[in-house]
Amino acid sequence: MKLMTKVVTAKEMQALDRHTIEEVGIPALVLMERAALAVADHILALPKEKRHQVVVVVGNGNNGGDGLAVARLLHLAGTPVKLLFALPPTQASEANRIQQHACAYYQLPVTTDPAVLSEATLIVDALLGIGIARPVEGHYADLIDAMNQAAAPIVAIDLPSGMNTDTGEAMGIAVTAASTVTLAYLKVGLTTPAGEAQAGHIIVADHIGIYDL
Ligand SMILES: NC(=O)C1=CN([C@@H]2O[C@H](COP(=O)(O)OP(=O)(O)OC[C@H]3O[C@@H](n4cnc5c(N)ncnc54)[C@H](O)[C@@H]3O)[C@@H](O)[C@H]2O)[C@@H](O)CC1
Ligand SMILES: [K+]
Repeated sequence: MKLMTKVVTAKEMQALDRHTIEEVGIPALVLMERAALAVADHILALPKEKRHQVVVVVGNGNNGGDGLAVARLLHLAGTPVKLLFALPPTQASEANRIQQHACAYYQLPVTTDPAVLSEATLIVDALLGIGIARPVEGHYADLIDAMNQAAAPIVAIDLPSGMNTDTGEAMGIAVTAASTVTLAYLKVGLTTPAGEAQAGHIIVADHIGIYDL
């Protein structure tokens, strides 16, 4: 029997996150760690030559926080990882800053120079997730363009950055991923032709501990 996968909008996913954190009482960092474990497992199952040098592109929200946790887990598994920050690391969500602290403890190399992407054998896209709130412009647009121009394949966390969660359309510009590990449930945008084209192979990490309303 084939089970139907639940498909959610950004608003629905945010309501499920809130319910799990505020009503059930599971701390956001627990969900983040479970999400990161699922993404790291996917990356660690890729051929070894793809993991010679991973570059994680880090935004300032919780998608970036997921990316930082993935970076830590990959580092602890023996994979060389560098962090490419979109913004000065001080301007970040609380969970993101906690993940930054853990990465700093392990002395993961950090840069804000997109030239590091040329060293990558794999790029992890943790720039924007379901929190995308406006068209992508300026430095963020340049970063997405640089990721797409790089030779390395891209693994997107939750959604290819720049994708509208509900339509799959690029909000100006979007990452073209080789694979996307989407968290908890499939997002509506990933089921549209535009979204499928950007996302590549889609994996639903459905065991991160989000509880239904
Ligand atoms: N809340 C939760 O329970 C969980 C959330 N998770 C992750 O958290 C993500 C959502 O996190 P957030 O709500 O922090 O949102 P995001 O991290 O997707 O993005 C929010 C940040 O990006 C900025 N932003 C929005 N649109 C932009 C644009 N066009 N250009 C530049 N900056 C822009 C916002 O100002 C904000 O700082 C999910 O996609 C998922 O990856 C996971 O950690 C699992 C658990
Ligand atoms: K992303």
